[in-house]
Amino acid sequence: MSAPQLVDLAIIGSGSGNSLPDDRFAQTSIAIFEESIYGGTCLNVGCIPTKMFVYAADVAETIAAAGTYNLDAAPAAVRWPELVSRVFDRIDPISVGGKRYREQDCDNITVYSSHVVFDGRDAESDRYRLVTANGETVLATEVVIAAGARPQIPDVIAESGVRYYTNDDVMRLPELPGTMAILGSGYIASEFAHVFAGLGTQVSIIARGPSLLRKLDTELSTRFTEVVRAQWDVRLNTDIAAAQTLPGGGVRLTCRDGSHLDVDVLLVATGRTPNGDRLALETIGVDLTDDGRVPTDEHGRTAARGVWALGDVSSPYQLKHVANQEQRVVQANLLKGWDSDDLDRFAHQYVPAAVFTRPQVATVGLTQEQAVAAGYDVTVKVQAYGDVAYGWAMEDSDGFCKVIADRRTGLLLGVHIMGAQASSIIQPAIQAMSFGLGALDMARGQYWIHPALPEVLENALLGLELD
Ligand SMILES: Cc1cc2nc3c(=O)[nH]c(=O)nc-3n(C[C@H](O)[C@H](O)[C@H](O)COP(=O)(O)OP(=O)(O)OC[C@H]3O[C@@H](n4cnc5c(N)ncnc54)[C@H](O)[C@@H]3O)c2cc1C
Ligand SMILES: NC(=O)c1ccc[n+]([C@@H]2O[C@H](COP(=O)([O-])OP(=O)(O)OC[C@H]3O[C@@H](n4cnc5c(N)ncnc54)[C@H](O)[C@@H]3O)[C@@H](O)[C@H]2O)c1
Repeated sequence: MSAPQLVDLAIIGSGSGNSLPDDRFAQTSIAIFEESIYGGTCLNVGCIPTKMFVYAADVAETIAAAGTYNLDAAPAAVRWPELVSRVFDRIDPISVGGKRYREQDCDNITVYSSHVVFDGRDAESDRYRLVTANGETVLATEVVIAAGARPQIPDVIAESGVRYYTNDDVMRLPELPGTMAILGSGYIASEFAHVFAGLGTQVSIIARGPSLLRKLDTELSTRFTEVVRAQWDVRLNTDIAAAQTLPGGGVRLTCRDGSHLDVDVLLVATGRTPNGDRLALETIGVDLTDDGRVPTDEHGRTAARGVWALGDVSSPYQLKHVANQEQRVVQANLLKGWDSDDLDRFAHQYVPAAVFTRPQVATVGLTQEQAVAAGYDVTVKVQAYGDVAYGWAMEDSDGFCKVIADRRTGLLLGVHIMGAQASSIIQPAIQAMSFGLGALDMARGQYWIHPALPEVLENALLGLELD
């Protein structure tokens, strides 16, 4: 067995973790551990490839809607294998190149392509002991846990033995399935339902609860569910009792009410479990939160001195823009030192999110229910896309922009948008909330390009009843 490698810094996870070492760390000896594809979730199996498929589905659905605009167009014929190749021929080399860069061009960095766990502290050097699945040992003065999260599979599926897919492999299916069941009703389920339905698969989405995207504002969740019912087979309040493999290779799902659903492909999208439970953190005295995260303070410090954490493994937000911000904070704080009285902070106050489905959804701040529960004197305006000029041009009848403000201060509390370009239209509201700009100043203190779609946000702001 080779002697342990001594490093200043160990990084567990090559997603956001890979962005930590920059020129300022050139004199720092670093070990990066990655058990799977180099570059992490967002690049390889998350944000980036999904949006490339989402865009293709958007185009297909736009073509399918051509008749609305008095245009005759044949439905898109989908060349699935070429679509898959186009996406991954672009992404895979980035992963390979990123790893090669760290291995060959960074003299101070060693990449370990293996699972790693903590094994307490080394008594002699007083460093953290990290042991890979291959039996190598690294002794590190400081450690950053950036180990992300993994798909959570309900027991009824995991124990059934059926072939199921997750975001890890569904984008590499050899052919576009004729039918697909999606278990779950959150972000991933809604995005993949759009992707596959838009490209021609008959999609059934199975939700335990009474609506999709239930963690969002209730009005948004309800209206979204109503709209997508027209395009997907949405089964609400449905629990799966059993799953079995069909003779032809598909999957039969049996619901608790006794009904069956037979499909070619089963996609599981029922949440993601933070990977902290696979790091033997008990050996360094770190307990997980009740929801499985590695707890940190607002500077990214865990309970173990010199051990930091960021991103999906520790954050209450499983979002890449949050992981990126936390990565920048931990990066700055590593340079400042654990005991600095000037440490950077995580920014968790106005965290926006978008669901790239159809219709698109974007949200920031409090839901109406949260704002009322928090005791604010709430004023709310819901503005339809169809009431602004560009919405007319689009013949939009579903989209809306909901703004929630504090009647007394005029500050925005939450903004929730469903409709075309929602993820872009919401950005000025994120800016206003982040910089404390009041709703009326925001509406009247700047030009809004006429007749662009953001007029829906402008009009919503002007409709608020403020003191
Ligand atoms: C399908 C999908 C779509 C998404 N779309 C969006 C989106 O549009 N916008 C958005 O903001 N967010 C999106 N997200 C969320 C986003 O991808 C994550 O929030 C982000 O990638 C988390 O980054 P991270 O660095 O914390 O973890 P990751 O990128 O997951 O990196 C963690 C790495 O650690 C490795 N690892 C874990 N444990 C060990 C160990 N013990 N030893 C060695 N290596 C280990 C893992 O293999 C992994 O590569 C999406 C997620 C999914 C699944
Ligand atoms: N556009 C984006 O920003 C984007 C896209 C995809 C994923 N993500 C991130 O990844 C995270 C994980 O995505 P997700 O969709 O897996 O999680 P999610 O938390 O959004 O949704 C999970 C859904 O599965 C349901 N569920 C849980 N257990 C179940 C069970 N046993 N049977 C049936 N349903 C069950 C839940 O009720 C919930 O509706 C998201 O929360 C989000 O933070 C972000």
